[in-house]
Amino acid sequence: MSDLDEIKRIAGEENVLCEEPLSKHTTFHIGGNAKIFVMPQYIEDLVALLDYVRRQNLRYFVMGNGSNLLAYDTGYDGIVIATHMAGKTVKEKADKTALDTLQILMPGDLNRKKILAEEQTETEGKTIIFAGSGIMLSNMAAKAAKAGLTGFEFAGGIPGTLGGAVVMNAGAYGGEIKDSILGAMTLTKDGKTEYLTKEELELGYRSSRIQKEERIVLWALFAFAKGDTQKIEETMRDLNQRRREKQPLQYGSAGSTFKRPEGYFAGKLIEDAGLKGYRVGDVMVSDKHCGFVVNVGEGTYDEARQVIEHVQKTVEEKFHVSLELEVKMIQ
Ligand SMILES: NC(=O)C1=CN([C@@H]2O[C@H](COP(=O)(O)OP(=O)(O)OC[C@H]3O[C@@H](n4cnc5c(N)ncnc54)[C@H](OP(=O)(O)O)[C@@H]3O)[C@@H](O)[C@H]2O)C=CC1
Ligand SMILES: C=C(O[C@H]1[C@H](O)[C@@H](CO)O[C@H](OP(=O)(O)OP(=O)(O)OC[C@H]2O[C@@H](n3ccc(=O)[nH]c3=O)[C@H](O)[C@@H]2O)[C@@H]1NC(C)=O)C(=O)O
Repeated sequence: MSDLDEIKRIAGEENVLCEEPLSKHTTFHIGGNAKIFVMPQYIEDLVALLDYVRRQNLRYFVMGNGSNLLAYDTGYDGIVIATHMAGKTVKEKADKTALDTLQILMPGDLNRKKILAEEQTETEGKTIIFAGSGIMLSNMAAKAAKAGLTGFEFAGGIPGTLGGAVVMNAGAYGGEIKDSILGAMTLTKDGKTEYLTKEELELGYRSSRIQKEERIVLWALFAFAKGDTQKIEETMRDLNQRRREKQPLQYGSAGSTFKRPEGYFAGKLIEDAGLKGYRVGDVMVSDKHCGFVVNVGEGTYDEARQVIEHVQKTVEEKFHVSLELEVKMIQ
């Protein structure tokens, strides 16, 4: 049996695409074809796929919704495994858990005891959410709001998956994953599943132990306090409005291109360096928010790289501050 056949057997033939353009799966809308592009629907299938590609020594890359990624124009000569569900509705199966699963476990819920070994001060009286790594943050935030749970409002407008968000401790508008996560089930590089508590995850500004140890997030647990659905939804609407006003959401991008350098804001430094609107081909520094490098048409990896390098060099020369990339490369 060929690798492709085996991958189809594990993930389901309908979830495997060949020569799939990565520009269709990244919010930057840049990137050539992935030789094989797989969208597993269940946590168990993701684990089985990773086990197979690792045992066979195949080149692979795991991604979420592609909201923080820049792919080469030449694409990816290997297997891209995407945990986002691309709007598909996953059939319930008795022996499998959908990658976009979400369970709300109120205090007193019998299923809660199966998941939490014991209540801790941070869980007592709170509602627990069990969520698969493939769920979109917007979906999880909407469900938490509907259940009257507060603490996830900040994530409603972030276009990523939960897995991607845990890996980089996603944050916006004063909130971050670290505030409400209890822990995450991870798959280690040698294929073992291991639950890491919040402390063990070592969540920092846009960083975690997951990245350093190249683990994969399978699911995560969160604890939220009760709030008022109306107020929560109002806060989410307000944050989305602020996002629309300040960020260039009409164009393809990977969100903030650079991390916040200590003591500075990347967008302000770039603007002060006179780089607002700096353009190579169809890629430019947004004139709405200079922290975003945007694709205004048929932008390419090469153009994006030239813009990024020019920005880094100019800001370094003018202000002696080095801008570290927040965006990751598919490589
Ligand atoms: N605050 C904001 O407004 C915005 C924030 N973002 C951030 O970017 C994040 C990107 O999420 P998403 O689009 O889903 O991710 P991406 O598809 O962009 O993947 C980014 C990287 O995350 C890692 N990753 C993704 N899923 C998993 C997983 N289940 N387990 C382990 N590693 C994983 C991979 O890193 P590796 O190469 O190490 O395997 C991958 O290269 C968002 O959640 C958010 O944090 C993005 C846009 C706006
Ligand atoms: C978009 C992302 O996250 C965003 C998140 O949405 C927003 C909102 O909370 O705060 C961060 O942006 P940011 O650091 O650019 O924050 P902003 O509040 O937009 O701007 C900071 C400051 O810079 C100034 N600013 C911004 C852009 C610009 O062109 N010029 C300028 O002077 C703003 O006026 C503000 O005083 C996150 N980025 C990082 C790298 O921390 C992402 O991670 O991809």
